Amino acid sequence: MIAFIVKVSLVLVLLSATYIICGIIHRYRQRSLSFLRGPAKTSILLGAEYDLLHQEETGVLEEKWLSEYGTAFRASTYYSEDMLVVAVSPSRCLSLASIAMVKRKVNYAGSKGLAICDCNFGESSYRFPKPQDVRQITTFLMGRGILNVEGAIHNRHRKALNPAFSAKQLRQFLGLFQRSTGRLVAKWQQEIDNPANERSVLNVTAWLPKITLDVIGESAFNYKFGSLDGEETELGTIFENLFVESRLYPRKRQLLYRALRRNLPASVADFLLQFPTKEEKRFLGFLNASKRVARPLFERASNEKNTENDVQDDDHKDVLSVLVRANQEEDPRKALNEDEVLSQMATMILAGHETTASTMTWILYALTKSPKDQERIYQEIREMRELTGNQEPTPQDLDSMNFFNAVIKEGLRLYPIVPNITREAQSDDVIPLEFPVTTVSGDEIFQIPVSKGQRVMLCLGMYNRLVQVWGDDADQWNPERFIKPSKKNTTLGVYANLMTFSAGLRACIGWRFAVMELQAIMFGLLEKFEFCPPASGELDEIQAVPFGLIIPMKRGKWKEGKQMPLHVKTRK
Ligand code: HEM
Repeated sequence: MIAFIVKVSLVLVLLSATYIICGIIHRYRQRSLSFLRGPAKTSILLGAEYDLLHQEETGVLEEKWLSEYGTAFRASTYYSEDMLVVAVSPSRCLSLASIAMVKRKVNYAGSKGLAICDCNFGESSYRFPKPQDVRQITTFLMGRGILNVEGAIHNRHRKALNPAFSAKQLRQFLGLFQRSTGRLVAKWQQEIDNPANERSVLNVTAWLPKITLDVIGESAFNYKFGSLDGEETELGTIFENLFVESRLYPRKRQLLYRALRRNLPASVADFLLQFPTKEEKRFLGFLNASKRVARPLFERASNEKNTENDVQDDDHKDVLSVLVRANQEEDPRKALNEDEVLSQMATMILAGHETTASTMTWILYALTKSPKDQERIYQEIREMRELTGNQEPTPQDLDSMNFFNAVIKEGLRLYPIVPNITREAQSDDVIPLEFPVTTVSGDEIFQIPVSKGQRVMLCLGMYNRLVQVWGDDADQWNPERFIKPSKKNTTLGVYANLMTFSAGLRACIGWRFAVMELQAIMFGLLEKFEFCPPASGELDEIQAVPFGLIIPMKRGKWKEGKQMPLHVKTRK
């Protein structure tokens, strides 16, 4: 027993010493950000990153800091380190992506001298990868799939998967989206007609992930979750509340342990993965279950492919088919190994289901609060129905509905489900800013030099609400802004000048899928139902809770889980 205690103590002392030495080296190498303004440290151990996770409502602190310090500022992270927070607004940087490596000398008070500049932050190269601790936690959850790999490996994954997300391929899924919406409409009608539900109030945020889970399972992997029909699958069960239980207001010691792994050499940090947190164990459980489900699907599809020589590759470009093809590829620059293939299933389920469902929840919330806009969409839907008769609308029909699409864009703008993403500089670099910020000494600067390893938080949500880009009513719901042409100062992202799907090489691969899914499901729901606030006033209690994703919950009642109670009436 004594020997064991001695061994454990020795390991702890060694780890602490390694951490302190690595921390000192890391900080010595870091260019100071002290020339930037930013919120004062609230704690030596926790800092602003912890405050962001523990604020009552997502975005409140970010907006406060944005108004005080501008579009880029310094904020503390765990163990008193500094991170750079940027509202991603460098359209100059993105449009200059082709002029890579603009070298310039930049000197700021407090900085350590020479800065090598490049203007392609996240756009045309892998210069700002995900930090070690971020990759570690998401690897527990999704394995070695596209979300967790960097550089050439990411490029290989992205090339293999791209064909499954082309506009042409996605058009083939519209029928599935519409059929699934029909089933959801029937379920909601049953709920409304149920005498036990006198108030006809539905918690729509509990329902919408069911349809998006069914849709991603069937369209990507030909797998039926049966979630709308209440079927219980191992994966569906593990997934339920996977995040609410483990990610909401995480404990200090868990965050500190995770942050400890940030600056350690990869080998030591990897060794510590043998001691996962409770949350990480739960994530691993999900990953293993998803691989168990994916393996037979993948094996069956591989066998079918081997016996189906006469079918053109063009006919099969859903996710499963492109993965099978990549696995059978002989060129190592294109091939995906079995573990990489199986990891994509967990990745697609996680990245492609709750995101769209939550976005839809918030759009329905906004429309409930804005009955005039809901009525205008309904009129647009009726006009479309007059044209299509009994036929379901085509992708072109859906795209042609001006106000309907403006509402979807406005929903994506105000409710960016992934509000922040974190990166670190791979080498000394300079981040250009679209809008200048004022330094501590009162100078106006257009770019920020960072040194290798600098942690940077990109606030996608903050960009979506910049007054400089969206006008004085940037924080208000106003779909009209997407109809009246106005001169924007930036051209960013993959859709509607929004950062909601991020930008560049690592932008959301599923954005077209998400937009078409939103169009199809919202069309079906808004045609059949009218959404009103429940008489009890419950809607006023709803908050966007910080959670990695933006999740609706009732103020002070987080134990009740996700909540979006809407009074749903059948349209006559
Ligand atoms: C409204 C819905 C969605 C939103 C707001 C959204 C947002 C995002 C964002 C912000 C990223 C970048 C994350 C980062 O770099 O850390 C991302 C990446 C990704 N998304 Fe989405 N997403 C949505 C729907 C989907 C769907 C439907 C799918 C799949 C069918 C999907 C698959 C992915 C994948 C695989 C990545 C990783 C891409 C890469 O690293 O190359 N997403 N998404």
